[in-house]
Amino acid sequence: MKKKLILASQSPRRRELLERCHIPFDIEIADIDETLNRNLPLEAAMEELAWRKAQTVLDRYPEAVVIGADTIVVLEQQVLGKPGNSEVAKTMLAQLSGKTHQVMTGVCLLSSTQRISFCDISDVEFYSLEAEEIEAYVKTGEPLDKAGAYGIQGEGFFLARRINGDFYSIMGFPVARIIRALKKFGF
Ligand SMILES: Cc1cn([C@H]2C[C@H](O)[C@@H](COP(=O)(O)OP(=O)(O)OP(=O)(O)O)O2)c(=O)[nH]c1=O
Repeated sequence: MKKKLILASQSPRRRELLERCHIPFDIEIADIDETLNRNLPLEAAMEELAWRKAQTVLDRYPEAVVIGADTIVVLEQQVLGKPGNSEVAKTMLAQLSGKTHQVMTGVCLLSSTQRISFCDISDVEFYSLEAEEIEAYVKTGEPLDKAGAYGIQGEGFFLARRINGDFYSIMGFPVARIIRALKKFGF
């Protein structure tokens, strides 16, 4: 019998992208401390955080296959998470202006017998941004709950000059890679 699939995420973007895959799934939120393990290299720390999200939910549903994920923006070694308020959002966008940063999405697919983890990385180059542009964009409210203070899939589309990587990974869910990994769990 096929196992039940659970997405361990409260992110509406992740839910929408997984919904496109025609595989039934449930959502269970892993309410954990999202601090990165600084003793690990960043990519490994992203995998470890995704694993902690997945493991928290697997503990509750040991028969399931659980997907955990986490996304950060990295600018010149500095990790930018969710800004949380408008002032921090403006500062982050000013930092990203005119530069290339990385978007890292850690993913973990986990069952009681199997684990597949990876960290998917994209490069995103931003146009130089005027203070007024930043101000207007932050006013939309979109940056607040997004790593690096922007959503490439939303009103933030005008910020990026070039991307090198998986667009959906920048949105927080490298869906094609995840589908391929899910096949190894029998989906
Ligand atoms: C860079 C970027 C990030 N994001 C989002 C993806 C993630 O939802 C969010 C980073 O926060 P995360 O902590 O990865 O995820 P989350 O808190 O939304 O959900 P959960 O932890 O329950 O899985 O930033 C975009 O939507 N678009 C973008 O272009």
